[in-house]
Amino acid sequence: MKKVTFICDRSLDNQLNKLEQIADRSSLVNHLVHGYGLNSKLIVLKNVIAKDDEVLSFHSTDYINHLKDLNDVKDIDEHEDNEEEYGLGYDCPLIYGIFDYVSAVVGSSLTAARSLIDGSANIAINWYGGWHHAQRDEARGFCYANDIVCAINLLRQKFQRVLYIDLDIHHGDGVENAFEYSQNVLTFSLHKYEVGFYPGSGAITDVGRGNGKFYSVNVPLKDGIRDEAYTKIFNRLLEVLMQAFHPDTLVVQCGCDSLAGDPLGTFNLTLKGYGNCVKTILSWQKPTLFLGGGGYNITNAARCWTYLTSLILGCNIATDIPDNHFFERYGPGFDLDIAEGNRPDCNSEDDIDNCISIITGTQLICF
Ligand SMILES: CN(c1ccc(C(=O)NO)cc1)S(=O)(=O)c1ccc(-c2ccccn2)s1
Ligand SMILES: [Zn+2]
Repeated sequence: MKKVTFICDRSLDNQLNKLEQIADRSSLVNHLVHGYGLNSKLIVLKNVIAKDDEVLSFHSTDYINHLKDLNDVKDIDEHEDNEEEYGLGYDCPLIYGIFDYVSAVVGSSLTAARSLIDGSANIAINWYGGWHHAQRDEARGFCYANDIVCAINLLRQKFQRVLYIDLDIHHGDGVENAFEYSQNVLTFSLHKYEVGFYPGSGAITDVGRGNGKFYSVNVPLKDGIRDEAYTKIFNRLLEVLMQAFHPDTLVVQCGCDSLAGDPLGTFNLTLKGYGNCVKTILSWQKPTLFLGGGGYNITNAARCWTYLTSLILGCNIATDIPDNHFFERYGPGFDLDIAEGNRPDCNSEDDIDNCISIITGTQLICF
């Protein structure tokens, strides 16, 4: 019997609404999940705010104390510190109640992870989490704290080896950097890798350092990749990684800015592409934590994460969007599916095959 926990909490919705790029996103996800009746098959959990020491399992005391100092500051000009300090600036502007926000978002992924540790679930879902760019002492790329690293640190109290998978179009640099020297956490990121595209890291030659050499796996991709090629490279590499690394648990960042038509993305994936990856992950039947991340077409993010929730539950859901609080936002088609874009695929078959052979031929024989 599959036991699936799901974080759903109105106070978290309010916290995430502080980010202008994703306002209302978590509310749309939760209402669509509810509209399909999936909540009755989930173990729905309220959030538990992270304790300071849990956030400090990764972030520096200086950074967290800075966020505490700013918690009641409405406008950075009121504060003597330079806004640019600790990464609080253009893509991570000061938000009111910033420490409360960080404690809530980190808490959401820890609450989900705890259900895997105590055995009350074998799958945990937290679409509020997945903030993969935050560094130890710096906010980056809309990410103010790295809930993923904190959750992996907590999971390592029970699970020896953790495989981290990142499906977001942006390289999961914050998580990779945190475990760059570790053999116990293998990071596997598929992302766009092109000059000028954020964050600019994640080359195929980026394999980790020291004891962690070969435990960072990066799949650099170009614009326009479609479901079939993405599924091929994902399935081929995951098979080899699972056989070589034998993880005890999996953590999956499902940032859906790899979907066709995302305002900040340039890939051509549909729900089928994400679904193929999640089905392959589920087939290994390991305790797994699924997290959110990017995704700036708000209704498509709700479509994608609701669809993935249904896959995880093993439920078939209708392609007609059901009645829900935000129904009118899904017009004019009111369809669950997302159309494949017409952006040309710049990834040749040779590009894909070369990626696979380089990674399997040089990197994965070294475990
Ligand atoms: C910092 N950037 C990121 C960082 C992270 C992401 C992300 O989704 N990571 O997973 C996306 C863009 S960026 O340089 O591309 C942008 C900065 C600000 C952007 C923006 C775009 C539209 C509206 C408001 N802000 S994009
Ligand atoms: Zn992203």
